[in-house]
Amino acid sequence: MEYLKKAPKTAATGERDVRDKVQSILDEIEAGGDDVARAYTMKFDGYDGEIIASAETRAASAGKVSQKLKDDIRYARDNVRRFAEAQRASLKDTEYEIIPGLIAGQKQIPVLAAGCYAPGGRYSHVASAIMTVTTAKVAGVKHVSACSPPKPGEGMHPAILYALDVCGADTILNLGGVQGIAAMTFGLFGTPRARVLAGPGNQFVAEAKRILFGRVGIDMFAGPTESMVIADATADAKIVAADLVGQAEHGYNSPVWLISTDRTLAEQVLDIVPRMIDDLPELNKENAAKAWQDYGEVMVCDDRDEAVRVSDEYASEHLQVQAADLDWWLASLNNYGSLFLGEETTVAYGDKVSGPNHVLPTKGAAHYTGGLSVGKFIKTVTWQKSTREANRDIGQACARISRLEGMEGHARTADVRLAKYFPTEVFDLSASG
Ligand SMILES: NC(=O)c1ccc[n+]([C@@H]2O[C@H](COP(=O)([O-])OP(=O)(O)OC[C@H]3O[C@@H](n4cnc5c(N)ncnc54)[C@H](O)[C@@H]3O)[C@@H](O)[C@H]2O)c1
Ligand SMILES: [Zn+2]
Repeated sequence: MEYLKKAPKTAATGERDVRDKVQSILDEIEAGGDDVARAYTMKFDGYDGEIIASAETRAASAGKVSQKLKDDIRYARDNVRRFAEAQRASLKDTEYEIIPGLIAGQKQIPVLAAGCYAPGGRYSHVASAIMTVTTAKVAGVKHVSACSPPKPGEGMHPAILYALDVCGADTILNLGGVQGIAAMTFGLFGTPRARVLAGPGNQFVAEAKRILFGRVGIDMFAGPTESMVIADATADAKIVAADLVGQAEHGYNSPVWLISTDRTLAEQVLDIVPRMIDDLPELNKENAAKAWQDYGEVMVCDDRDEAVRVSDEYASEHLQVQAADLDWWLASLNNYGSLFLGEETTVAYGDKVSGPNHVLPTKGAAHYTGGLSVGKFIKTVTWQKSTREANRDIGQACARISRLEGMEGHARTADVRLAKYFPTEVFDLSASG
């Protein structure tokens, strides 16, 4: 593999500073509660209005969004809901007789409360509001809290508020960043404590979730967006370039990577990308130019097997394949958050409307997890029960293993049962028996 362009920075750049800062904000909010969260909202977002959106504020959001956009939001919600329902249906309760009389099962139980984060700093991530809340509701979460950063004097973007509302959020908080995550986790402003946090966000949001993980479940580590395109000689350089530029606009620290098995195509893309970036509106241009300069990479691989190895090592959040033989790629690729096969689909479709969730693992987390799905809001728990007769074998084995481990109390829980159920029988329950 050869780099035609290599990034001077990696996704881990600057992590330590963020961690210290976020930890101290979390500590302060935990100690000081609502007032400190409010103060941070003023400090970071210049907002001092209502934190929990009232019923009137929620209803009023509909009047501030065009009919066409409201239709689009419901269209996206319905697609996300359909796919989430299919996921829910694939999670089955099971019951199995392990040995005669010993029956065990597996059961899916949704968490009682969840917290969803819809980013809103640089862009107004309406789609994140849809992805998180809809999925939590399909999973069966009773209380879904959701938050998004407010704008000075206004509260959160009306389209985000409208989306959170029509997707079924139970509590909506005008809070962003660490203070939003803290409020949902610590149960501030009267909202129930979230047991799972979901949703993407900037490095402060992602770090807050990581620090709190353990006390609360998290969907995954979803930080600054990453995108990779794998392209062969059949790909259209202009479309490949558009897809890279499209995702680089997320932020100055959003990596976009191209792996090509064709040098000519790679060179064409390398040539087109800067021009396409130049042509974007000002804010988008600034983000994309910085992302491309600092994090963009173009790699040429000898063949598609090498492309798979390199791609699997990066484990990109989004992975597009614009190459022949899509079935081969689907069968061969292992590490990605979400895969987009063929030129006819693209990351932006998945980001906004198509259905599979856009909250996805970044920074290599795709090595061990997929993206947000109903399963992230559901605990797969087990249960078991037994007949008295089955105690004969289980009880003896349990007593002996427990004694071998030195756990006499455990052993005696078996002893008392064996004595009760089989009063006339004699068992050798010593570890050496
Ligand atoms: N992985 C995914 O699935 C996915 C999807 C969509 C968006 N994203 C990512 O979400 C992120 C959105 O970021 P954003 O910043 O626009 O919005 P955001 O809502 O994540 O963050 C805004 C908040 O950041 C906090 N903040 C800003 N500066 C701060 C500072 N110096 N110290 C402490 N806190 C500070 C503020 O409280 C503010 O409310 C992007 O990185 C984007 O790539 C990821
Ligand atoms: Zn995107």
